[in-house]
Amino acid sequence: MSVFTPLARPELETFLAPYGLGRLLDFQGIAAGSENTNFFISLEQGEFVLTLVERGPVQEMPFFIELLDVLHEADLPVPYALRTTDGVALRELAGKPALLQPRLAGKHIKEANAQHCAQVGELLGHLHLATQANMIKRKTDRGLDWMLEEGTQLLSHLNAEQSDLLQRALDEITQQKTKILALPRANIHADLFRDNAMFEGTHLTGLIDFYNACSGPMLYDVAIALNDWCSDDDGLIDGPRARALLGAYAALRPFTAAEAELWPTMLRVACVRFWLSRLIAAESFAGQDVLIHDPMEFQQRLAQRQKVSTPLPFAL
Ligand SMILES: Nc1ncnc2c1ncn2[C@@H]1O[C@H](COP(=O)(O)OP(=O)(O)OP(=O)(O)O)[C@@H](O)[C@H]1O
Ligand SMILES: N[C@@H](CCO)C(=O)O
Repeated sequence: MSVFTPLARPELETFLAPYGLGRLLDFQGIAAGSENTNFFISLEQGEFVLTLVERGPVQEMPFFIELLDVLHEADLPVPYALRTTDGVALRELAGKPALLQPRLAGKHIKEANAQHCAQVGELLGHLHLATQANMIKRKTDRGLDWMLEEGTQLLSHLNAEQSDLLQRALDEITQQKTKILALPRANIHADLFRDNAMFEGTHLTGLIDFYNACSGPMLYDVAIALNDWCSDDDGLIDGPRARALLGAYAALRPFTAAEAELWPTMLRVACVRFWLSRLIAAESFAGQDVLIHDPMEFQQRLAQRQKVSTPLPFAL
């Protein structure tokens, strides 16, 4: 399970006291998740999630706190950092940046249908619209330059078929980088997979895990989401699910012609991002009790995205 930093009850009680939310009733490490340490926390006044941020520099934390405040104030269903009675949101526990957030209702779904995908597209559209005009700047640490650098280093670890596929995608990123960076931007979630959305029945109740959020091309966020929500077991795009997600999104924010042109490229870029991070995680955490997502899934999707038969509905 991915509890990188275990905690003992006394240190947790000391940490939680300044929130004024009553006594600690129970706490439990969360096995799901692969990047941060999370605990479900039951206090007398409700249910919460404590996150110890394991990746990235501490100076990035005010960005996440501010972004979640903006989205919460825009009435989007997201967690946000609770303040202590002295008004402090960013705390430290066991030497890690620590945030206490409300626990959102619902659970993750494994099998997405068109109805789920439409709600994801709609919520992603709202997220972008809520931040487009007043984007809070944060450069991702897993952007195009990271892909080019890490991808080039990993080529020698791959077999011939894999390295051909990756090299081709890296060449495309090099060629299209300027155009990609010129696409319309906003704050983006950048990791909107099924395990970062909560549903109650068929109703989308929340988005979590904003620790990859940044400022960036909105189309990249759409491609990341579509690659997870709308892929079949062979890595092919499922037409009805993809059209549901794209249609609901475009009804709020119509795509531009430049986005339509770069759509097939963007789907491949979004595959490269997660193929690489999964390969790196698989090497770094091999043999440890940490959740590792299968890198092959994105190799397969990238191979399938060489031909894209679901165009972006920019004329909707
Ligand atoms: N605010 C919340 N409300 C309810 N459940 C939550 C909340 N935050 C986290 N969780 C639970 O904890 C799990 C892990 O959280 P999260 O996805 O943030 O971890 P992570 O290590 O950053 O994961 P990932 O592998 O997606 O990067 C989630 O799958 C969810 O079940
Ligand atoms: N959603 C990512 C893990 C967290 O970034 C993946 O499935 O590889």
